[in-house]
Amino acid sequence: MRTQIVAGNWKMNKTMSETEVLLSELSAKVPDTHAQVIVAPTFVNLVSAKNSLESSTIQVAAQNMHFADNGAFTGEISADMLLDIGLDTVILGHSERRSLFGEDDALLAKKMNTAIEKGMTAIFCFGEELDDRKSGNHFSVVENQLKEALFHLEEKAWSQIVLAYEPVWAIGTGETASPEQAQEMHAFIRKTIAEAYNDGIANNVSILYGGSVKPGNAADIFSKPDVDGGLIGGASLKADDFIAIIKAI
Ligand SMILES: O=C(CO)COP(=O)(O)O
Repeated sequence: MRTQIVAGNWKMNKTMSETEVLLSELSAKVPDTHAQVIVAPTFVNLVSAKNSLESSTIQVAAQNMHFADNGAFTGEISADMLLDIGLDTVILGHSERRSLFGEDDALLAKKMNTAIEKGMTAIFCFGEELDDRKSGNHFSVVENQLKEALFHLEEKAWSQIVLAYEPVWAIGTGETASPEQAQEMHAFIRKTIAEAYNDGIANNVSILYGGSVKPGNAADIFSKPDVDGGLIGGASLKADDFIAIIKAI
């Protein structure tokens, strides 16, 4: 049985006091669930988030990190810095990092290497843009992203990888992939991994869907056999919505 995960990517939202409020609401209301619940506040709030969730089942992740151990990389954060504050999970390759900050799969391959070497869990995001889907290239785009960023990794690295398929056209747009579109792509992803590695790895990796997941559509999306949870943006910023999505898994 694969791990089911509901993760909230808070992006560049919430000050420290707003973070405290949301986290205390979430810890008070989080339901008993078989799923792993994760929140990813902004860097400056990771320590306080970690402290305030000490006795909660909710885990904390970072939204990004650099591949180098340390050095002259102004504005960046290293794996050791995250590990040192007790964080071992990081989101890598989010489409906003790719489109707004120029991250490509070659760079992400390096970040993945670091995450794996350091014993961290990486939530690796990828997905096609609207033009790719319109032109019918979405499967090959996704296959290339996986190949270039991940398929150099050893088999054993896959126990530290969570995949998050996030079609760019569905992120923050209110337009979500249909449950059928999500299932079709997740099954394709699993097949691609089985071909590159083996069935065991393909069947054990959790594949989350991200892109306009809301309380109203979460249950349908999560009901699909190859969808193991969600990476939630906007709807993770409101306690009631995020809780409703957790209950839908
Ligand atoms: O980018 C996302 C999660 O990483 C999805 O964002 P939305 O849920 O706001 O569409």
